[in-house]
Amino acid sequence: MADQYAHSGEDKRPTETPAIRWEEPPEGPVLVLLDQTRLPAEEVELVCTDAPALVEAIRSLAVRGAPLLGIAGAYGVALAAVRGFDVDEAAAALAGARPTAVNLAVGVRRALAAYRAALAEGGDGRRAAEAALAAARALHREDAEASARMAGHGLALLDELLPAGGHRVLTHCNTGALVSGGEGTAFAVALAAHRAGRLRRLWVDETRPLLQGARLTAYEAARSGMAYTLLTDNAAGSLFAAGEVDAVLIGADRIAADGSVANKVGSYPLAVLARYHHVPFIVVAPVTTVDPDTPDGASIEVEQRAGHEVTEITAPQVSVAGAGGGIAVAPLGTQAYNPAFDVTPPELVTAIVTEEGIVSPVTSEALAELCARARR
Ligand SMILES: CSC[C@@H](O)[C@@H](O)C(=O)COP(=O)(O)O
Repeated sequence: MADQYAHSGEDKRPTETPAIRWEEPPEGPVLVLLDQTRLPAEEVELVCTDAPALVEAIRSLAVRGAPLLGIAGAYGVALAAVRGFDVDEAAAALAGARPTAVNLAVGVRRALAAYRAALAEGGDGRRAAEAALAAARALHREDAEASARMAGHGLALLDELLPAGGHRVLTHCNTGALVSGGEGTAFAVALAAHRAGRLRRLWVDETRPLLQGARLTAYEAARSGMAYTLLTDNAAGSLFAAGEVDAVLIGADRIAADGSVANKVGSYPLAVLARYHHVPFIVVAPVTTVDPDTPDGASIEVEQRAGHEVTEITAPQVSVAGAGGGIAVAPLGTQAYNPAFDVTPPELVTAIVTEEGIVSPVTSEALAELCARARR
């Protein structure tokens, strides 16, 4: 297939502005986020001084992606604690801001547990706030480490499953440094392959309706200098049929105990296509995304989002007109079906790559074993 749509350039860091950082200016501690709703047009930072501002940033997808939501949730609890707000109330609001990515609740719980433990040990509010912040910082650091390990395991798996000569990988949504303390999940594997000279092309699904692929993954791919090509989600079938996809690499928002994978809507159809075309479908996620308390795919709550995300175009460069703030592309009053995620059953998943190792085939026993290993 012709390469005229490819972007290729020098090798740079995937993002120069970190997706999240804690700062302590004289006016008081703040959480600074790179506003992902404005990318790729402009790099604008959002400064959160309290939990409600962070909840809004989470709902609007200014901050998004499972691992980053966990880190943000933990910092949000710390922010409420250091600024003297009601920590339990902040934790409940943060954990409930979006339902599908389990990492959000996990991050919130971790900082809250540290806060409560410090109080239970007789510490004052300041000491407890420091404990919550230390927990958030530890999670942030651990996510960066997990990211590097997933990249290593994922690249080894690609090399094992695919013939030598350069991998052509299809990805969906955005899973790079914008969602992580490190270089991400699925995208980090593609980046490792690129750096090793073994990525022939990254196929980037645009990822309707909010275009995380077109706006964010293409932005990260361009910065890394890898060869990439953007396609509409519904072009994936013809790409498989043309024999142009060697593997699918995606992230996950929640992996149920039976190995069902919830990820950005459009992942499940890719898994079906991959199976039909005998292409490996690989999920890359940290162990914190595996939720032993959710037994199966049917038990995963899939976030339903506002219809105007489908009935209007809301890309940052587009000026406003419609009821949701975008330009209408459907008749006014059109109802929309807009689930943010779908669920892929374990039998369609070739492998789940985590920082603790690879699960393949995907069974509940193998996943439980992996989680137990991670706890030791
Ligand atoms: C490593 S990120 C994995 C998932 O969180 C990602 O693929 C995804 O679906 C993100 O959805 P989003 O709605 O943009 O938060």
